[in-house]
Amino acid sequence: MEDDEGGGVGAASTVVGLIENRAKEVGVAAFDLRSASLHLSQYIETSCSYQNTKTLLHFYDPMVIIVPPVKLAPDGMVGVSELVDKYYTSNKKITMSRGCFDDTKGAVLVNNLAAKKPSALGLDTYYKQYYLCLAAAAATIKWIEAEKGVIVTNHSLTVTFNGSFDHMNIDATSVRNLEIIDPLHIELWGSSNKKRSLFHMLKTTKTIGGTRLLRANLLQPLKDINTINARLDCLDELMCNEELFFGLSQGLRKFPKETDKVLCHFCFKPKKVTDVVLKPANGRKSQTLISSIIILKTALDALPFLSKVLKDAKSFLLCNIYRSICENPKYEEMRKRIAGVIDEDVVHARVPFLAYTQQCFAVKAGVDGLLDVARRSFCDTSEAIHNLANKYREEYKLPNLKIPFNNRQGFYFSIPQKDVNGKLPGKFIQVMKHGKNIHCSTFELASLNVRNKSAAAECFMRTEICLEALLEVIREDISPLTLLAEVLCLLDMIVNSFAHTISTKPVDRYTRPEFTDNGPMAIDAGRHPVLESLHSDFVPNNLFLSDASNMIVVMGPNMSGKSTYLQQVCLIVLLAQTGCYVPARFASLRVVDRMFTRIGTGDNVEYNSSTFMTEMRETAFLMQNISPKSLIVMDELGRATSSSDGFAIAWSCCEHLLSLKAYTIFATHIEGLTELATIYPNVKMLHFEVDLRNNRLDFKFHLKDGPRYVPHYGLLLAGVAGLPSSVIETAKNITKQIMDKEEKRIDSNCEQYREIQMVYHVAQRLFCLKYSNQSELDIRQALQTLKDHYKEGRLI
Ligand SMILES: Nc1ncnc2c1ncn2[C@@H]1O[C@H](COP(=O)(O)OP(=O)(O)OP(=O)(O)O)[C@@H](O)[C@H]1O
Repeated sequence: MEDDEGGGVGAASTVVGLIENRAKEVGVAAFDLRSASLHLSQYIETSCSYQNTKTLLHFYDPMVIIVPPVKLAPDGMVGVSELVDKYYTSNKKITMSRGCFDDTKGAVLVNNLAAKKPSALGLDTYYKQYYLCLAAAAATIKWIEAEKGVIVTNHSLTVTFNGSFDHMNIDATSVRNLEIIDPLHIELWGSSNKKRSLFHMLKTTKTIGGTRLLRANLLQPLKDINTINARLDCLDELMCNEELFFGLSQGLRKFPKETDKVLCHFCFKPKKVTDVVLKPANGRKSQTLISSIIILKTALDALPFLSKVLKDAKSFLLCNIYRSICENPKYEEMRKRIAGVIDEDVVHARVPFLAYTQQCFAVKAGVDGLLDVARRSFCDTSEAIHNLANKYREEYKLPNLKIPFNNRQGFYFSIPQKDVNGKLPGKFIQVMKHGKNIHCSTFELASLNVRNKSAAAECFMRTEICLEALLEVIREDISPLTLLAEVLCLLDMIVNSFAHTISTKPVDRYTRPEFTDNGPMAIDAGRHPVLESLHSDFVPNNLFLSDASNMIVVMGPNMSGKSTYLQQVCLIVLLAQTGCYVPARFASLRVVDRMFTRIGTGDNVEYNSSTFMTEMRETAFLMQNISPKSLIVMDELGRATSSSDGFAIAWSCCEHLLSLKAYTIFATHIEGLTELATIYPNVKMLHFEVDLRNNRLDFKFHLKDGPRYVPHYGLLLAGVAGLPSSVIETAKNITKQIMDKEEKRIDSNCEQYREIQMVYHVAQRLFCLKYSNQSELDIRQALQTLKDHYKEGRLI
């Protein structure tokens, strides 16, 4: 397809559709007219300055950007549109109605127009996960067809899905299986089980923005080693400098909880307020604005303390924050400007009436005569209300009558039920029981409330007019505010979540992970971050994967700890790539760019598919999308069909995965798979140790080398279940005969593959030595030993 406006080579030829949801997840569809290709991305925007989106837009250099209208959207859904306004000329921005961003239509279009089914989207199983980029695709294609007067031919487009450029990709099923955000089976355990997700364990952040950033980081951990190490260096410093750690926690507490939201609020310019009498809705808006300014003032007031704490920080991240925030004169200028208008004593309050009063008295006295009059009237009515309460206390002998306030009702009376004895005087109206108290009002109070409210509304309106000039100046350059918001969220996550979590564990329980680009994945004494706090005697286990040994097959009977181990490895990798310490004695990891899990959770009712079909769909999805740096975790693949088919599928999947560079952990019951290790030297067999004691299985949860040997545990369980002993005896004889035959076959296989196994073992050791940080002398020594052992045939 030709771009008739585009001109020569190098001219922009991409049309980009952009949409976001309330959770700051962004969907991008970039349609390149010159190459007839559609590139889809969907990711969570982790920074309020929309850094990821900026990078993508910069990459695509679009000729047109299509966004939905912002008029009806809540604040959380207007960021991308504002971004486009800010960085692109208005003729590049096209606004299309929200109805055009139709994800169902997008899915159908992508399916029909794609030359090859875009496997990365897994449109059958994962369609809902990618609804935003599909919605953006629908709008983009619609615009191109209408504007260019063309129809995109069926099966002609190259469609790709890129996810986010800078983050690890985890699909929605894996997020659920790994219990990253919510634990599985909440409905069975009730809400008290909430603690069992990684997110809930780490959710000790103090601000809404910090919590959001934490969630986003767990859903899409980092991929860039330098950024990860910068966070880890910062954690190192916090862990060995208590003063800095406590200083920062204290400093962060001085910032109001909503700071990040409010700072970003200034990016959105509301319609100009005029002197005209404001409608109630506008009153609320000006109230929000005033409270935003108070929060901004409180945040700027808190900066000097933060500067004091950060002054001597050493790590790159903290030094950078100090330089860009604490040494930036713009914040002090803004603080002074605000101090010229806002009363020195005004602070951010959360209690409704206190907040209300603070907002009315925010502007200094004498700045605006009409405002001072409105305030007097507000004080008079507030005082009259309290006098009225006093009068009722005496008149009706209600000494415990209270006069609380909330934003919806204004003032109301609260009287303990025991004082009333069922006969509240007729004067009291709108009587409602509320726990042990009765809430009510009177006509006198209602009328005073109206006057009080209108005096307050007048105050808000006048205050907003007074603040207009100030707001204009603040809005001139909001970049320091977005930067401050980002920094506060990041500090909240690192200090209040990561450092806090690590410091609440015994010393050295969490350690700093090391990262390599292509090295092995080695975990020494790793533990499950969530389960270890529920089991006081949680058993740690190791992991070793490298180019020469890229698959582990884990065996063990039911309940021996296989699924826990798989989950634990994934969660450790995930934690490490968010820049946090990990629950292990030592961890050296290769950066993972995609994480896939296939952990059987039963039927997928939503898609009306059987356990087997769900299993196969998920497996197909991961097989089509594996990259050399993926981590694949499969639990009991092939158990949902006949044993021969199950075995065949599991075996062939393993063979396929073995030929790739990705790392795979495979948990299985299928005994036949042990032979994989005989044929393929890059497979390592491990098993969970289980003892047989008094005909009972005693689980040790220890991962040991080699295949599993729990003789006849199935028969044992059958016996416990009450099968007649004669039946069990016959079954034992049958298994013995089968096993004897198998053993002989496996032994002869072993002999046959012995030589190649030896060579692989040498390769494995060489890989480890390549990435080890030992001295040259030690490495020479190790190489010599390796050579000797190889010659003597002692390597296996
Ligand atoms: N390392 C460990 N230390 C202590 N307890 C553990 C450990 N691993 C697992 N457990 C406990 O054992 C229980 C069973 O573990 P898990 O579900 O991982 O076994 P499994 O082998 O996957 O079983 P199945 O094959 O039936 O799925 C877990 O609920 C956990 O309480």
